[in-house]
Amino acid sequence: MSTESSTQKSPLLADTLTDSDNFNSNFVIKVGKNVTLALGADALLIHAIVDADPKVVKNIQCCGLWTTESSPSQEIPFYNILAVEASESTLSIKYAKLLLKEDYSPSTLQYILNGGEATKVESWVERLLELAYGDAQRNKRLRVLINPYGGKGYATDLYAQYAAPMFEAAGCKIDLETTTHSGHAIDLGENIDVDAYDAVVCCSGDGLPYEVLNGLAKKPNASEALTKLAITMLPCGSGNALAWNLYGTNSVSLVALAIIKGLRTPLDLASISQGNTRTLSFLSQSYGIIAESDLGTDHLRWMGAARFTYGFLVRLIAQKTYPCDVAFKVEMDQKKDIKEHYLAYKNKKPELRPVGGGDQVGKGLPPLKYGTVDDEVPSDWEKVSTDTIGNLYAGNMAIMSADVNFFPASLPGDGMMDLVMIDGTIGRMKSLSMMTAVEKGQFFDIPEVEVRKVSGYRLIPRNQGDGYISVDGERIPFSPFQVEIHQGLGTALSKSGHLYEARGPC
Ligand SMILES: Nc1ncnc2c1ncn2[C@@H]1O[C@H](COP(=O)(O)OP(=O)(O)OP(=O)(O)O)[C@@H](O)[C@H]1O
Repeated sequence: MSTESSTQKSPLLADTLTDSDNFNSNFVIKVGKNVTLALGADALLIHAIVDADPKVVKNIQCCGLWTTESSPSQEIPFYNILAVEASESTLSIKYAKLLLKEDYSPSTLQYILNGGEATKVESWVERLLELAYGDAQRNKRLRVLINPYGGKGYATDLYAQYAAPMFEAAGCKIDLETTTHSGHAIDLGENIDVDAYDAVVCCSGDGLPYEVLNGLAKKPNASEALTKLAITMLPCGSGNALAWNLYGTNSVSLVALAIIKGLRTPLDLASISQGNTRTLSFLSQSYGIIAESDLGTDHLRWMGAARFTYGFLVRLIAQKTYPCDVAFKVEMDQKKDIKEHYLAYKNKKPELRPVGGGDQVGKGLPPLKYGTVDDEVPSDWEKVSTDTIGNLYAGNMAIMSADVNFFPASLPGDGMMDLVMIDGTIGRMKSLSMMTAVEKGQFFDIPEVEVRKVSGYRLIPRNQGDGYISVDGERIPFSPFQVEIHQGLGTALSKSGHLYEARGPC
């Protein structure tokens, strides 16, 4: 029996069938003369004797590709099933078929239905769809935004080749627009009809989702918009952190499949108050060596990804430090407690965001419970004044770019940011070894890595004329700012419904 390479089990229904169900006659139908289709534990089981009746299994052209079902028997993981339809005389099954390493493309199987099975077919089709989609919304309405200049400039082609055929096969409704200028997605977010779509799909890096979120935040009914519309991305930029965290891959077709099967997941968002502005952040804020290595090396773009490493090493060798005053509303500061919190959250059943949002209709952004950066620091915040910080990095997601799981304990909806502080005087060798520890998943436990879970913090740079502060990879002015988390204000489409696709801290 040939086996389609499995991407993932349908998450919430994988355990609803047992092996003994495999041959439960309720889940088996006969099609053509000699094909049986059974619903197994986590896959559609197809058993066919092709030679006996060459017309039973047909080759169908789908989205320009001819599928060839040369093998008489195969298994298709439920996760890969995109659509199933039965007419009076035919049954059609569309699924994501593995082409190359991580590239999938839709393919169709079509069978002739036997009159004798007619009564069974309708409920069999619905059962297969339930197993294929679990709690994921079917036929999502997607507002697709393409940044034609994202990453290396291939977003338009990547979408057309790897994502559009999958969305079409899965019966998603698509409304596509290409951005024409920087800031365009802010306007598109601000003016979107929140009842017309289920998700905004950015074919871009992390810059476009940041703009869309901040456009939605400008709406008078911002909370309603952010709970109704999920924000997600097809990885077409350089960093693509959102895709790594939600789907654990940089493959456009696999992400398209994960969006089709995506579970509506409450996502914490942070308000950044600076001067008299308030912006939303979904990913991270950084001050010190990380912000400088990223934003301060723009003139070295010709180096490609190496510019970050180069910028990092130059500053590391100089042992640069970044004086500042920091204050935090600490929720947890012991690594043991953070690990326990992570495990307890992981083991809980996900609470998915309902389609259509919930009870936020008409509501604007939540008020700032800790005030703005111009208010007094709340009396119960912990204060630290330091001249020697090398890196202050706050994460709302775990993975910052491929292989950089910097915040392993980060959770989408726990109402806390993970804040990491590392002293800049710990020594060059120690700093370098930390870089490799991130890749090996050993970073969290390094004693010199201070980790706190906070629900708010303030940072005031000191004794420097100018410098870099990064919010979601974008530069903001070099002046004091305050961050406050809003639990579950946003919505994402994730694979698990409550976790990032990152190795946890334990
Ligand atoms: N048509 C356009 N012309 C110029 N800039 C655009 C256009 N559309 C979007 N942008 C801008 O491109 C910026 C970067 O977008 P994006 O994150 O998609 O790509 P990227 O190349 O991966 O960037 P990054 O280096 O931030 O990862 C966004 O901030 C957005 O304002």
